[in-house]
Amino acid sequence: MSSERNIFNNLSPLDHRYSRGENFRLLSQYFSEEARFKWEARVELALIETLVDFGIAPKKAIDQMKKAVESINADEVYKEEEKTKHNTRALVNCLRENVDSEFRQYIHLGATSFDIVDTAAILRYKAFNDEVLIPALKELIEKISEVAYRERSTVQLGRTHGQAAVPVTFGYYMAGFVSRLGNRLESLENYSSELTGQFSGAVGAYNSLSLLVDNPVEFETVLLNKLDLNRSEHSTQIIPPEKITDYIHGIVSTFGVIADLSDDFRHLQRSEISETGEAFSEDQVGSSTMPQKRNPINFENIKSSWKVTVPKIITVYMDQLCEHQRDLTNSSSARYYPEIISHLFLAIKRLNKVMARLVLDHENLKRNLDNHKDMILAEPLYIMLAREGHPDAHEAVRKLTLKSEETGKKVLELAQEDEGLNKYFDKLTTAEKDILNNPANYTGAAINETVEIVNNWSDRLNIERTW
Ligand SMILES: O=C(O)C[C@H](Nc1ncnc2c1ncn2[C@@H]1O[C@H](COP(=O)(O)O)[C@@H](O)[C@H]1O)C(=O)O
Repeated sequence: MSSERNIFNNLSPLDHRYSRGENFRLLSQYFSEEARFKWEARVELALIETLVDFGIAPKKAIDQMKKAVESINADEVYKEEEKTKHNTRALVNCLRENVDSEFRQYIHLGATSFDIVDTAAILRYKAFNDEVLIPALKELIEKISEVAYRERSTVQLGRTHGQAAVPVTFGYYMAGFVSRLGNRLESLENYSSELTGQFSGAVGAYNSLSLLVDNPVEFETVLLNKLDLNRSEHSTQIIPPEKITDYIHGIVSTFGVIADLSDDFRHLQRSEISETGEAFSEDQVGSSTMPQKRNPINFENIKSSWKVTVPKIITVYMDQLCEHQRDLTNSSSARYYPEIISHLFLAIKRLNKVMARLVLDHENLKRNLDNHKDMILAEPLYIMLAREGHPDAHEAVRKLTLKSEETGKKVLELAQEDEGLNKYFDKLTTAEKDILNNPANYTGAAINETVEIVNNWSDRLNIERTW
């Protein structure tokens, strides 16, 4: 992403449309070209510090290098790359320019470009994950948990195959997303904690370091410790790509849950269903031609950006192939990984806002359930009859539903008139009769399980309960 100065000249909508203001500022700290060089320079600094630890460089080199790292800027590195045609060497040359001549020899000593580039990329992904993405996801889980708890007893028509099924509660429905996102959040934490760095030279066999120190693996360990990273058990010129592939899978599968929720809410905002909706502001316009329209624009945007993001994981899988000890065909493609992460982050932030102002239409929820009330008692009726000994209750009730469709009489009325069923009816409890008279009572364990699930995840994720 480029700087905010000429934002409307940028080519990607990620810059000029979707990550304005605070979000742009946050993403830029980790994923702008300027940030990329800063993080790479930070790894170069860790190298100098380690060379000092091992008695190779003088201590003064550290302060010199710190100043050089501070002064790095992308323009300068790009200008230098015009000469070198090699971006890491361009960065090294810029750092060298900014230290006194007697310290220049230590910069990048023993390193290959991707000891710096790959390790810095892992650092950025981990830092963004821990400092920005996980807190935003936690906030979303908190917001959905609030809705789940508040609406734990709000009965909603459950739908399978787009058809009326049996009731659920809106809270329990939401608790499903709490559980799925909680699970993804823990996976992202795990995948991120598994990411490793490297400092092992041009073919990964520590050839260059072995000319500088007795134990190159110890050197690598000390260097990476300074960056809070573990070493990779084996590397070529690049870090083995599987762990970043797992992490990006974590990103894309988290996005899948968010897209699934958004798509469902888009349907729930359909004119015919109209059970939930995005809050509409006073001056907001739904359609440029139909003044009455209230469109689910945020849910649609999230689904759309999910569609842009999912195919990008194919590139990540393709980057697993790297010829012998390395080729450069993963270099350009890996520059797009931050877009995958950024899209998820922006979708989470957008959904956070929508969830905080989600509108539920309780009347429509009831109306939609009532419209199907008569037929949805078929399942509880057949199970009660079978439990009490009816030999073929499913078929008996199926026939009643057909008769109901033909005659317009209610299924329950037909069942009560059926002499063959009387003896089973007598055995039902009051609560069961209540279910047959009003299937809104047929919500199983939904209410208790909603509370269990939201409490479980607020404990597990250390979310302060506001409900
Ligand atoms: O430590 C080394 O550099 C070892 C060297 N391999 C390289 N490792 C890392 N970067 C290299 C390498 N080769 C080129 N370049 C430079 O990478 C830049 C690629 O630009 P882009 O395709 O836009 O991602 C672009 O600036 C390229 O010049 C080797 O020969 O094995």
